[in-house]
Amino acid sequence: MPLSRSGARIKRRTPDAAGNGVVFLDRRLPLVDSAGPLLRKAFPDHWSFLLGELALYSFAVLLLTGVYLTLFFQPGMDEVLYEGSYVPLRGVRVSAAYASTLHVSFDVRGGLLVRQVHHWAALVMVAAIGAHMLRVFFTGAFRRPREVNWVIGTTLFLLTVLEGFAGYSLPDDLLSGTGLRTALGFILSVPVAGTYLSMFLFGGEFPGDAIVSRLYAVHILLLPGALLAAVLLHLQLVVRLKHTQWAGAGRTNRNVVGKPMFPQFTAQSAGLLAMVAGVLLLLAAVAQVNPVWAYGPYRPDQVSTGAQPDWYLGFIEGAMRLLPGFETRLWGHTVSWNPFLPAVVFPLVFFGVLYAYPFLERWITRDRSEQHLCDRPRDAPVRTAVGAAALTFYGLLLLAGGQDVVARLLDVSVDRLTWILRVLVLLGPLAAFWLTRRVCLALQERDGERLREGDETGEVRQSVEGAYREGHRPVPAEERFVLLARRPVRPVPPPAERGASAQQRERLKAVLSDWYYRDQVPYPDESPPGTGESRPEGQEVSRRTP
Ligand code: HEM
Ligand code: HEM
Repeated sequence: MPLSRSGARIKRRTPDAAGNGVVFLDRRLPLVDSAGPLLRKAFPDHWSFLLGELALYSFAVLLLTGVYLTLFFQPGMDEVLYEGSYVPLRGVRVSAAYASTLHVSFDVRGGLLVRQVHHWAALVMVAAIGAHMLRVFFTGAFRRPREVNWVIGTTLFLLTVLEGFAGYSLPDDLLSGTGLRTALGFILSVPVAGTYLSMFLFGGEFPGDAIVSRLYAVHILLLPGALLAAVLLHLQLVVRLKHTQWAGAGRTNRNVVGKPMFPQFTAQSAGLLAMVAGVLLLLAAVAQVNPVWAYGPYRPDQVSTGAQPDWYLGFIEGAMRLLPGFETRLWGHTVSWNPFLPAVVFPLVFFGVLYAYPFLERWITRDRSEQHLCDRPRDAPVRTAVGAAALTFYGLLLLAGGQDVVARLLDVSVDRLTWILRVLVLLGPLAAFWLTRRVCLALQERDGERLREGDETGEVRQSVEGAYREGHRPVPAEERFVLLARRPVRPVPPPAERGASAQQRERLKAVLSDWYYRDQVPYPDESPPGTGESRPEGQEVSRRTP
């Protein structure tokens, strides 16, 4: 051991194994420095911000289980004699795709479990996307500068639904074949191009022998690739634009306060991943999904009762069941309005409105400023009411998608239930709009009252004159800040004197903006929230660049 000048022994510090490992890695993979700012990024802490991650982790599970399924699944439609262990179907001629799905389910170790995890993960992923989208919508997190990320999100939604439909069609069982037959009806209903399009997609007359292998390529290559690229872009934008946050003391439009990405947020997020995987495994182990052996192989001349698509396509099915069937002859072509309107036009309009919504709202409100604070839904009553109306419409269509099952459960005739649902689908959204707007205004009224008079203490005092008075205490400062964080109303002013058409457009904008903004109960002392910043313990603060 070396000695110091004074003769004392010097003990050298030997770097520990982990430190050595980091240095070794950093020399060869110099990403640690550039990852530094990312690792310190603040991620606001709120349960509703976990919904996007729920979608992300279901997607990760789908990728993993999907790869396992590709090891055994065969996408061919050529006929084979089924010889596997599922006795009731032994000796039956089925397609190679169907036989391999039975093989995965009954003869591959863990195959049925993985297939069920895959299917459950698909159902959960679409539900998580829906909930995440609603969170973004109701909090106004799509406003500037996140409009493009909303557009990418809507694309993710569309791609996932298509991916789910392609997967559902792969096993070539009676249910998936019926789904394909229904899709054929949609395609054929497209005027002029429908027949050519169907011939092109199915490679000839339905069902042909090409569709499963084509959908297989789409399902395991094209769509997952597109999804993966879009998810990465989506997340990159979340990081670059920084996350929105709920207003609070120290949390303003100019900063973002939250857990640092590493280690706190990473640990929390890894926990969520483990929970998602665990719950999906549990579901797959105890709850049967898509028992294709019970449905039997697809035969074009058969269909079973109670056949349903996966839940996320139920609203299109519902729209078809509610619209009466009628046709028109136009220029020598027959236009079959059902399914053309509910299954082709309606989804196009639905996604068109979704894509356009941030720009539509911006056009109406003329709000060009950057918004990084989440709106409380009550503070944007018209937006919240529009969302509630859309949800009611969607929910009723979904219910209509299973109207035969509901009719059996409630013991009413399918015809009567269809008529009731037709009326509800028209009136329900209007009622939901009206009710939600009233509830938002009532909640604003209550907030205003709290700000003016404070919270009730529950004590009643009698003055010397004999009058009774309720006791009140001021709203706590933190809550006061949250209540006052809403944006001040700025309706578009009426048009200035200009050309007739320009003036008409301006007037329309002014009317719409007044309609959008009118619903704000004034609060006392409504001034923009202060920008005083504090840094709560264990939290990271990132400043937003203007
Ligand atoms: C968002 C992503 C995905 C969704 C929503 C999805 C959805 C589905 C659904 C609903 C099924 C029918 C399952 C069943 O038979 O019950 C399926 C089957 C299948 N998926 Fe996916 N999937 C996705 C990604 C993937 C990926 C990335 C792969 C492969 C790399 C894959 C490979 C397969 C295979 C091979 C089957 C047929 C196996 C079978 O049905 O037994 N999937 N998928
Ligand atoms: C595969 C589907 C999707 C995945 C994996 C995904 C993932 C995420 C994640 C992890 C976040 C950050 C955490 C959070 O706010 O929840 C996020 C934020 C965001 N997502 Fe998605 N998302 C998906 C679909 C969508 C859809 C359908 C939309 C809207 C139509 C959307 C719009 C947004 C927006 C605007 C943000 C930023 C929100 C903010 O800063 O507050 N995403 N997404």
